[in-house]
Amino acid sequence: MLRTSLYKVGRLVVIHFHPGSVVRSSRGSINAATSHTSRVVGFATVSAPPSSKRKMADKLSQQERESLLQPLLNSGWKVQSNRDAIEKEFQFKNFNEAFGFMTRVALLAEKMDHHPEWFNVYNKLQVTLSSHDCNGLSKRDIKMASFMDENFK
Ligand SMILES: C[C@H](O)[C@H](O)[C@H]1CNC2=NC(N)=NC(=O)C2=N1
Repeated sequence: MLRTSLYKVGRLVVIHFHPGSVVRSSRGSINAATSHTSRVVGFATVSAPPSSKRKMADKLSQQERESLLQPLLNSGWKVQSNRDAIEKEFQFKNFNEAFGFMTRVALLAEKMDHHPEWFNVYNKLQVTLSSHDCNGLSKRDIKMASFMDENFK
């Protein structure tokens, strides 16, 4: 007998086993749940708002460059010489740490419908941020760069 229910808690997808449920694991073993148990089995997809609702990004003004961009330049981001874009290289302990970081950034990128240009080899990640919409830096790049800095450890 299999009595399970699937529900969401925020973005977590949870499977709930009712007592007596027969659970077959990926390794082939079979267990009967003796009490109500729950397991997180996945994450709900984060999707971007419909593109019809998307506003064009505005290029940062001179004043915004001084107040919003300068702190990022002080923390290792560099403006590219040939393009209104910023870049930074992150180094991690190993590939797993790098890819975990990229996964967290990817979830934000999908939510914002704003995607980094990046290149990863093993534990190194080179990131370039710019807004294609306005062909330059916008507040979206500031938000993404700040998120990356806050999540980098
Ligand atoms: C159609 C879609 O909304 C656009 O192409 C989005 C996707 N991701 C994006 N990412 C970046 N960095 N800039 C954009 O202008 C952009 N636009």
